[in-house]
Amino acid sequence: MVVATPTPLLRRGNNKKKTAAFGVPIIDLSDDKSIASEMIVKACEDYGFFKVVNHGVPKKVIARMEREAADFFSRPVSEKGRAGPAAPFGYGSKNIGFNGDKGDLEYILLEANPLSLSQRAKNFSNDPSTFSSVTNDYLSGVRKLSCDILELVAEGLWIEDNSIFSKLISNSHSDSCFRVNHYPPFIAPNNDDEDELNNNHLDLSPNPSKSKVGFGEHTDPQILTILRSNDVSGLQIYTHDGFWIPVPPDPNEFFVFVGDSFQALTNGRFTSVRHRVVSINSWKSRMSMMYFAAPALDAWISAPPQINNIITSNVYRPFKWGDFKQIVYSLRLADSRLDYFKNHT
Ligand SMILES: C=C1C[C@]23C[C@@]1(O)CC[C@H]2[C@@]12CC[C@H](O)[C@@](C)(C(=O)O1)[C@H]2[C@@H]3C(=O)O
Ligand SMILES: O=C(O)CCC(=O)C(=O)O
Ligand SMILES: [Fe+2]
Repeated sequence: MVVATPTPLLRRGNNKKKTAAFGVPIIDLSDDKSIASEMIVKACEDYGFFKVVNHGVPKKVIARMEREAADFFSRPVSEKGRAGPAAPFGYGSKNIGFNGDKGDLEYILLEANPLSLSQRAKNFSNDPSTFSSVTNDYLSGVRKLSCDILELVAEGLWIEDNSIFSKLISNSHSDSCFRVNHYPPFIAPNNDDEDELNNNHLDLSPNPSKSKVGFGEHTDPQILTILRSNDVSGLQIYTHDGFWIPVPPDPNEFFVFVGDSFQALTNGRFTSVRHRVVSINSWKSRMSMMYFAAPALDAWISAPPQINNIITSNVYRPFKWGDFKQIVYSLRLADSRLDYFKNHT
């Protein structure tokens, strides 16, 4: 069954108004396949974002990964610094990418393949073999979850070969990566009386006196992102009708984001979801773990013919993931990179 959690809705540019109620679509993977596949397609079309329950990733695997990451972030700055700077992999703090983007966070960014993990593990733990095996177990779990979701999408789109998308990321040369973000606590200075009178607690605009931008707005370039966070809020998504909405955290479940490459693979039928992290009043730090499911560098991203009916033309020209990634890294976080691959009509 698909249910929805009510959340306040805030429109960009006029964040002070509480205007409607919104629910993040929730997909139950234990549901009948045909129901789940139809619901996932709808969620991808309407929001490019949803939550999955009964996802099949063991709680123990998630908890162990969280412990390894929390243990790393709790170390002295001088020690963590030895695992950085992130270029793009390694430990990073405040700087995101290479083009001047900044955020109030520290993070680990890793390639999601066992060989690269085993080479880097010594930078992240005094017990590198445990760090590698815990991370590999977590990544196997979320990779399998991503494949399950991509197969359901193919079924929901009535594509005969249901592995058409999943094989792109299960390929042994897949360029998927793994990121753990750690946002320090943020305590806003006392709200003034006027705010109290206006009942303005839901103002989510990144106002430096009330909130801090942890991770600026962007879309993820890959196919799918699988996010798990602790119970500290901060994630917001941007809806098609122009609202930034807060996503209530849920440490037991996963959130799924449609990335730019999935937008291209579906000829724009799905759109990648813009999102950001804004820290608002918490004594506790937020920790989030993201698996970015990507194809191999030399894989072609091109919508299969089954996506289009006869009269629909191709919105994007085919591109290799590696070429797209080069453009991604030459641009800023908030830029719309797919525009560079649009067909001109
Ligand atoms: C500013 C940047 C950081 C980023 C690469 C980029 O040039 C633009 C996209 C950014 C992003 C967002 C999603 C993921 O967190 C990420 C790893 C990715 O693939 O694209 C980051 C990149 C990064 O931090 O290296
Ligand atoms: O930390 C989060 O909750 C989201 C971070 C994010 O969007 C990213 O790392 O790409
Ligand atoms: Fe993201």
